[in-house]
Amino acid sequence: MKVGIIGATGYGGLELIRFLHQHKEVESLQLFSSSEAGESFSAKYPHLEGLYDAPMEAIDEAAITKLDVVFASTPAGVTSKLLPSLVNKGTKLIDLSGDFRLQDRALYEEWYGKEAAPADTLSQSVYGLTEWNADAVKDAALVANPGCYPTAVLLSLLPLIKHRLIDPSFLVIDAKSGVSGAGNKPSQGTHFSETNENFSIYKVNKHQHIPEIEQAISMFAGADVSITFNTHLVPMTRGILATSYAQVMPGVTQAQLVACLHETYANDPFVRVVTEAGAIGTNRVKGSNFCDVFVQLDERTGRATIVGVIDNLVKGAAGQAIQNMNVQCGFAQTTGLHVVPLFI
Ligand SMILES: NC(=O)C1=CN([C@@H]2O[C@H](COP(=O)(O)OP(=O)(O)OC[C@H]3O[C@@H](n4cnc5c(N)ncnc54)[C@H](OP(=O)(O)O)[C@@H]3O)[C@@H](O)[C@H]2O)C=CC1
Ligand SMILES: CC(=O)N[C@@H](CCC(=O)OP(=O)(O)O)C(=O)O
Repeated sequence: MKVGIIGATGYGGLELIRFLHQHKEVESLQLFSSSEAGESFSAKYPHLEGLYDAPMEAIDEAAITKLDVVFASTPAGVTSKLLPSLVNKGTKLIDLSGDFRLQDRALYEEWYGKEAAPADTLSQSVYGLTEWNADAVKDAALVANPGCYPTAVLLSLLPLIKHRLIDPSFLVIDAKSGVSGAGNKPSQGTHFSETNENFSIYKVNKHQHIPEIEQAISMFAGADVSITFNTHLVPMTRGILATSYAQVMPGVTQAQLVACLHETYANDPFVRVVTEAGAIGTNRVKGSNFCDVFVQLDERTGRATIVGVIDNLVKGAAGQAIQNMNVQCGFAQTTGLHVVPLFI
């Protein structure tokens, strides 16, 4: 299979290369760049010397449509312009940005502050939360890969909302991310001297993933919700830990909550239900496509603490994108994604 990556020089692109390099169905990998076409990829990233020395190519419609699968890992606002003319030309497209996730164009424009993708292309995009939407992903010409935070939040919350074990009307979600979530472009907010030994909240009540999480809860669990969702930057490179708080429905027990998670994900290779609080943390999923989920009922308050943990660059981006490619192409979901977490 011939595969291409647009935005290969970014963090998402680098992670796509790491996994696709050892994917047994991928025979070639073409790397496209908007700013460094003609430059050797390994000249930019010397750790890939001897592996990806060829020059990067300019983003070109004719070259892209010769490929079987193309991943776009570019900032918001790029693929809404780039991909519409490429859809349904025979190349399977997987977009890692937020441009095709929100079906409501007005919501995208409000939360991203950019012009939304054309409605006819948007309506063809399939939201690629693989564990919840594999049937639709299988036939998709364009997959909108979920945001990193929504992946951790939704995989942990959706089963409990869908099975009416928690009250969705008052969801409070507190999420933390490593700095690689902000991509490889340096900025004041990600400067070493300002992130090291610092722990900060950002985009308070204004994060662009709020409407994405609300849309998915409505789509997969049938509940219309208004969530409180906040994000924090942690001085580490990889990982997201999202903690949600919700009132359980009357009479619901800890055993029922845990059983619901186990039953939902019994056949999903990448979601692991953790039952010990001490066993949940970002280093247990680092570098891997796992999402660990955990729930603990506080009998005193009747509220549950629900946790989802991922590596933002893998299950939150490149790994889930490849999982979606595997579904689109009819391969086992785990193909090319069998890696052991780094842990230390
Ligand atoms: N980092 C993360 O944890 C996650 C990121 N995402 C999303 O995935 C996408 C990629 O993220 P990430 O890799 O971190 O971002 P980076 O900033 O690291 O990389 C983005 C790449 O996009 C390319 N690019 C920039 N501007 C343009 C343009 N105008 N036209 C075409 N290409 C452009 C650049 O490559 P070049 O100059 O070579 O073209 C750049 O290297 C983003 O939309 C992000 O929000 C989603 C989930 C998690
Ligand atoms: C730490 C950090 O800055 N993380 C980014 C996550 C980016 C992302 O996944 O955003 P998209 O929806 O545009 O794909 C953020 O909070 O905006």
